Amino acid sequence: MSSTNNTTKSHGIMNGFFADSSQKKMDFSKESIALEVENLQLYYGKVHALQDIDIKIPSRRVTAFIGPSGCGKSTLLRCFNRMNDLIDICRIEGSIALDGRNIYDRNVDVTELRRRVGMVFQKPNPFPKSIFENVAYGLRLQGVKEKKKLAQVVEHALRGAALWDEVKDRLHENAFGLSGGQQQRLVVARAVAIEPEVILLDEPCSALDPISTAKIEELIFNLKEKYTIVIVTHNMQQAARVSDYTAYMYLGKLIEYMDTVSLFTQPKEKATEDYITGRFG
Ligand SMILES: Nc1ncnc2c1ncn2[C@@H]1O[C@H](COP(=O)(O)OP(=O)(O)OP(=O)(O)O)[C@@H](O)[C@H]1O
Repeated sequence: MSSTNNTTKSHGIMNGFFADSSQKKMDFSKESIALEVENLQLYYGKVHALQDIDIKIPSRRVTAFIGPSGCGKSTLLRCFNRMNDLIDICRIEGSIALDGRNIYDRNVDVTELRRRVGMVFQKPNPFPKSIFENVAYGLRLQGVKEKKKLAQVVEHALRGAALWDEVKDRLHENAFGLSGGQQQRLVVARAVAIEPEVILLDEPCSALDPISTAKIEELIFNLKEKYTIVIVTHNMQQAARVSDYTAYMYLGKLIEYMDTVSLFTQPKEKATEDYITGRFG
């Protein structure tokens, strides 16, 4: 995928997004919104790690979070499926609505939330099980026992993760025998198998070689037909290649958020421009 092609592609995807791109205002009238963050504040103890975050994440699009190390990208990503709940010193104020309902309401079932909002981490983390059982894992947890159904879902998920052809003859071998790039696609298949609405990707390619990275990027592009994708990446070229919208964060604040082409070609904020042109720091 060349960036030139992607520029064209992204303009097509965002048809109608900006009536006038010079306005650089977020007009979501043509998008449906999967996640809406309002006045989010996050504290790790006394450290105010996310400040005044307001952001809408459109459905079935790829949204990238970029920014220097420690700016809060992963922290914000982890808010979307309440992974930060696992950190004792973490405190959150504000709201995040998934399909209009605040995921931080007291009576929200966090297990169900994490089924709807899946997550893939930096390092591939398959379970010490067969390829088949890795993908079937979530379904078995849901009580699905029927062999035919499991086999169907596993095949469908592996196809969806662009891995089926490479593993169809070794489904019962241990997943640790796969390459790093294959393991990462397996983890995506595991996430996809339980039919989430949103998939969070936290630097999914940082441990991969360029060929595996290209495969994951192609996969991300295809996944957005069905899923809302939010990706944290250190790699600006990757954000430019795969995402429809990009948010630039700095020191816990959302500095700028717009369609990816505009952010990389006509940033409004000097801080964004300095970062994307490599003048940061
Ligand atoms: N579990 C934690 N406990 C305390 N502070 C934390 C914790 N996790 C992150 N932080 C702090 O919150 C801030 C944001 O961290 P975060 O990991 O979200 O940034 P990031 O932009 O994803 O960084 P990187 O690109 O290096 O992964 C940092 O100052 C970090 O030290």
